[in-house]
Amino acid sequence: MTPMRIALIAHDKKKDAIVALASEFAALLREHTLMGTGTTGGRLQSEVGLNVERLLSGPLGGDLQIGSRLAMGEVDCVIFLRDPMTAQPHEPDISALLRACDVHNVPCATNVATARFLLDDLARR
Ligand SMILES: O=C(CO)COP(=O)(O)O
Repeated sequence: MTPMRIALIAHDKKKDAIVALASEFAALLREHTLMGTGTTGGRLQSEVGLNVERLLSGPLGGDLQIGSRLAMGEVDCVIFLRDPMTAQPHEPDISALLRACDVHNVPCATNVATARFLLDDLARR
């Protein structure tokens, strides 16, 4: 199977959830090319042992970097565990990334339930 380029992102209150999810699917994720926003990527590296290319932290432009790559056809799938209960200073960047996913028809899971569907599907390929 050709490795997929997967972006992994989580807001602060969802970071434990993305670490737990990535731990559960670690064997699968290791077969793919991973990138993430700064803090999320750091936790996935240190706590799950995944090889993740770390971009800037979200509030400093990390979402935009991923959106830019995605627009260039360099991202195949996004797992972005958003915190719907906390206002984010970089909300426009978040909206831009989600819009880019829709513009380019790239699968984007914004909660754990959808992420599981996506990763389960990937595991069957
Ligand atoms: O803010 C984020 C996504 O909008 C995530 O950024 P960090 O992974 O650097 O916390």
